[in-house]
Amino acid sequence: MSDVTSEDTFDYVIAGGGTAGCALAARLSEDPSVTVCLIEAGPSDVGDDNILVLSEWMHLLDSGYDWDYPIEPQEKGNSFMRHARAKVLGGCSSHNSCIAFWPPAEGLDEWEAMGATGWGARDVLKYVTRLENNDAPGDLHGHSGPVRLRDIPPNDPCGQAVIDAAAKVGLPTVQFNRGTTVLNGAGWFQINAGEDGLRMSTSHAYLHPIIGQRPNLEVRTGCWVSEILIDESLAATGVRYQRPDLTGYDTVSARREVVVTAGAIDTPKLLMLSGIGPAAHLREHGITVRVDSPGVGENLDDHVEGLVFYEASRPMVTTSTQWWEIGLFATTVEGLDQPDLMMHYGSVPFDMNTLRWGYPTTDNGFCLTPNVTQGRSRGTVRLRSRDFRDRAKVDPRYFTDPDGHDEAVMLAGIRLARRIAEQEPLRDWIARELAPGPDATTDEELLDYIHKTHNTVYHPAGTARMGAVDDPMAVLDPELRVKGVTRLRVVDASAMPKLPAINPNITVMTMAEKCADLIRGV
Ligand SMILES: Cc1cc2nc3c(=O)[nH]c(=O)nc-3n(C[C@H](O)[C@H](O)[C@H](O)COP(=O)(O)OP(=O)(O)OC[C@H]3O[C@@H](n4cnc5c(N)ncnc54)[C@H](O)[C@@H]3O)c2cc1C
Repeated sequence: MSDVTSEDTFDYVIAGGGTAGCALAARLSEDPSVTVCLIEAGPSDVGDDNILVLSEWMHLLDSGYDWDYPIEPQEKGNSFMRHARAKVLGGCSSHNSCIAFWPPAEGLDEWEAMGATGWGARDVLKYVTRLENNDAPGDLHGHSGPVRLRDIPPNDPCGQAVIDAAAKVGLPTVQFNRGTTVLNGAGWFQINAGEDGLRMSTSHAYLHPIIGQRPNLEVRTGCWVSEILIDESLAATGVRYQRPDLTGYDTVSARREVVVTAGAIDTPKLLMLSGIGPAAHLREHGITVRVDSPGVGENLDDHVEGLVFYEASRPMVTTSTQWWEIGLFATTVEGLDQPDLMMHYGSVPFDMNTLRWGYPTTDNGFCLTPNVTQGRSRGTVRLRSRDFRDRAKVDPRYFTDPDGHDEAVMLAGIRLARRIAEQEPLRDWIARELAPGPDATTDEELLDYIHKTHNTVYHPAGTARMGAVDDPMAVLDPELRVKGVTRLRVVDASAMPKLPAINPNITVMTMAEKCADLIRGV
């Protein structure tokens, strides 16, 4: 059975029906003369309220919709931590919390300075207005794109107390996505979700309106891509995938291009399985080297996240848009043009990483979760074996940057959270600090706590980064083409040169929008 194959051909084959993949498939298939096949390993989300109802998103962690990647043992980090990655049409935009940020202009200009020509703010921000239908008024925003963005209504009194307390320690109240990067400030997020509470994933926003309507677009779900097919002239010709019923493999051919959109962990894995990656590592697994590309699987960038967890003295809210409605940004040193510290406020108990160490918990609590927005530690994604079914080895190497920058920012974050908690009106909401707990005060005690219990904001990126053509560690050129192979591109979080200092989902959508124009040559 396993050798039975069928063959079919499209102009474009897109491997990975996630955040970038769905947006790209929708844009490319706008031209009725072009055929597109989008291939996703997970199921469809059409009509599935488990996925679409945003307030339920936390149920999706560690569920059947989650690839749920373990990480390698960490020298200075939490080895129990797991990387949630959605396995469903829409990818992580189908199971994330839909916090919606414009990419900071300064971060895009930094990408350009790192060699990603054409990716500066001047060239990229127009794509955000193209994709959004923002309820914030004015010309700055798009109002007719597929993705609804709106301000979260301020309905959580404890959340309001967080914002008011933050203002007392130098974080003024702000609205996000209003044209300037917030360096120091706190406010209610914008979310990409409709007023009906349904998420505006790229599947829901871009694909649902056209699925079954465009004869030139085929969406295949339940199809796990095992390899990119590359011919002897080093041109990508299609992909091979495992059939949904596991009876064998099919191939699908691309007349024009294959675009890999499998995300920051699976894109480098798929490139390496297809012979594109660090030569010695590929040989170690018996894979024929097609392109020795040392940057594949390097440069793993993430937002590492700590926790200050409180038992509330009053009843917390029982309904919410998505339970993580407020953000706080700060600079911990002078002279930055982007914040180096962010915190989320969660109106829920969050004991996922503390319970195993004996920290107390509650069913009526809230938390402030500082994260390092411009971390300097970098990790790797490597193959466990040549079998596509084996999970990649994900080694984020948290807190290993040589100058201790990431630890310093995290310590500043824990201390800033505590200062905010001491201010009225938030102080009145607190019965006690559950974690790290009042006894942990010195750098040493707090670092020990952080190393054991940190989480991630789930933003891995940079593992097949774009950069200058002559940069040997850049896997992609600035047009997202895989160097050393023709007719092959990547667009997803792996292509980022560096993770922006905000939640990056809208940035990934923006990249897909620009990729569509690069492919169409407009
Ligand atoms: C729990 C969680 C919460 C988050 N919250 C937010 C938030 O509130 N705001 C925000 O801005 N960002 C958030 N993020 C981050 C953001 O969602 C991601 O950065 C972004 O969605 C990544 O998009 P992508 O296209 O790179 O990958 P993905 O969206 O992960 O897409 C990859 C797709 O490829 C598929 N795939 C993988 N391998 C294969 C294969 N071999 N064959 C076929 N298909 C394959 C996957 O199943 C998936 O559908 C969150 C992420 C997570 C996990």
